Amino acid sequence: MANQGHDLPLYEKIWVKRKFQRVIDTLILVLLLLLLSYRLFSSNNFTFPWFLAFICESWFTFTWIVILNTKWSPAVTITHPNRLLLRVPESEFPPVDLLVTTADHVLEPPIITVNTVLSLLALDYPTNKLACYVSDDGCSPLTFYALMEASKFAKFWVPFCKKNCVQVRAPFRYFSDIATNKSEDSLEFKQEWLQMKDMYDNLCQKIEEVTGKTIPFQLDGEFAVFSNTDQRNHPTIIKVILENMGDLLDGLPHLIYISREKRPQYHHNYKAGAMNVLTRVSGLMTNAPFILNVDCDMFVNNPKIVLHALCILMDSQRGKEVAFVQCFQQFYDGIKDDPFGNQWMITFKNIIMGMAGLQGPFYGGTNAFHRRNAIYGLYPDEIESERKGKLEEKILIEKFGSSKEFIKSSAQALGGSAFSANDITTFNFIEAATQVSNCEYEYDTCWGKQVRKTETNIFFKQN
Ligand SMILES: O=c1ccn([C@@H]2O[C@H](COP(=O)(O)OP(=O)(O)O[C@H]3O[C@H](CO)[C@@H](O)[C@H](O)[C@H]3O)[C@@H](O)[C@H]2O)c(=O)[nH]1
Ligand SMILES: [Mn+2]
Repeated sequence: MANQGHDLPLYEKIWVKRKFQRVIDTLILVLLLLLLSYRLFSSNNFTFPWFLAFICESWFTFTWIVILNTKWSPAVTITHPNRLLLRVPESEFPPVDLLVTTADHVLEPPIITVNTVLSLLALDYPTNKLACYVSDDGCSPLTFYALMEASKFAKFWVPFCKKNCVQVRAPFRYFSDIATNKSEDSLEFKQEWLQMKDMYDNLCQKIEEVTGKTIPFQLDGEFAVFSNTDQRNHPTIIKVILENMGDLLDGLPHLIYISREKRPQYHHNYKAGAMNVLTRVSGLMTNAPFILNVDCDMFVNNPKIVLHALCILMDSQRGKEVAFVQCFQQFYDGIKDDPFGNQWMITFKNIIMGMAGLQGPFYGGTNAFHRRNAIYGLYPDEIESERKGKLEEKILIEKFGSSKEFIKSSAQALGGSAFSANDITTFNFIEAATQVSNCEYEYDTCWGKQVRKTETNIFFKQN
């Protein structure tokens, strides 16, 4: 029994049948070619309008050929987390860093970010292997305050979700779904549910209260670092909100707040800049081999998502060729039957599934698990052979910048030993992390050029 499932693949590509659509698509192509030949051979009147029409139709035919190729063999990827659980003991699961970006506490209210973070902290994965890093480009004490309050709520919310196998672990979605409290639920559950709802309402109220005030609270104590700061002009602020002390399995993951340095004379490169800083800071503290990236207005709707992604990334045969695993984005509160196509279903069915049948769809900018060493510029065929050449200190400094601690951690990540956590302590972490978050850190390095450029195969994974 123990060996059951050991020979079965961790993921499979299922080809979607579309014979009928193929016939229709080919028919359209034939009609387009007929139209072009008609234009060319049955007209003696080569005027400017004729030429214009011919150019447009040729271009359309060309794009149709490209689309036809993309759509030809669509596929979906099915993962088997149960097989992974049989094969890899929980203690050997790799660490995963969870990166969240937020930029403006007015446009992206802190309660939204809080929900994203709570859904990540409550993932079904050993908590001592998870670390959540929040980048705040708004440098907002409100966001920091909201996260501090959320961390207190998480101590109750996370065990509640795990105990009751809650599916959607962003509280605002969970509590807005009236079906969650059903008549057949036990009395004990109902009481817990009510208690939890009270606590969540309380959290919302606290955050709303400070958000509504012109001067929300005194900038002293933990908040003193936010005094005299401006969104576009401030030093780096890093705060460890939660620390999983002593590698507690049933504790909470690390939660770290980062507001990278901003100065008017340096361009901050929006989300890309924030992601670069998050990659470096997480590299210093936890250096997980896999990185999940989500925007602050998203939440995880499948608590086992890490296991699903690992099925692909840890597959013994093809896993190493995969630079990232991406989940299709779904949008909540959509209109019935989606008349305006906001759910992107047509793009999904026609283009994205088609690309999944080829090498895989392009990176959509979010909802993806990246291999850290792919972000650091390592190609799969270099993993064994050429890696050594890339580990010379001089090359590493040119590529990753001057931080000694970060060089050490990136060498570990590139050297394949990233499964062991970095030996940096919280004590020296802040100093090193501040250095790699400064706005001139990337100058004359490969950040934004070779580093963070992802290549190789990508796969689509359906929830
Ligand atoms: O200076 C900035 C600007 C944006 N962001 C964050 O980047 C994310 C995406 O920005 P948003 O303005 O929400 O863009 P969208 O068009 O909604 O985002 C989609 O398109 C982007 C690429 O254009 C991707 O990066 C996103 O992941 C994808 O969701 C959000 O979390 C922002 O908080 C920053 O951290 N710093
Ligand atoms: Mn957005």
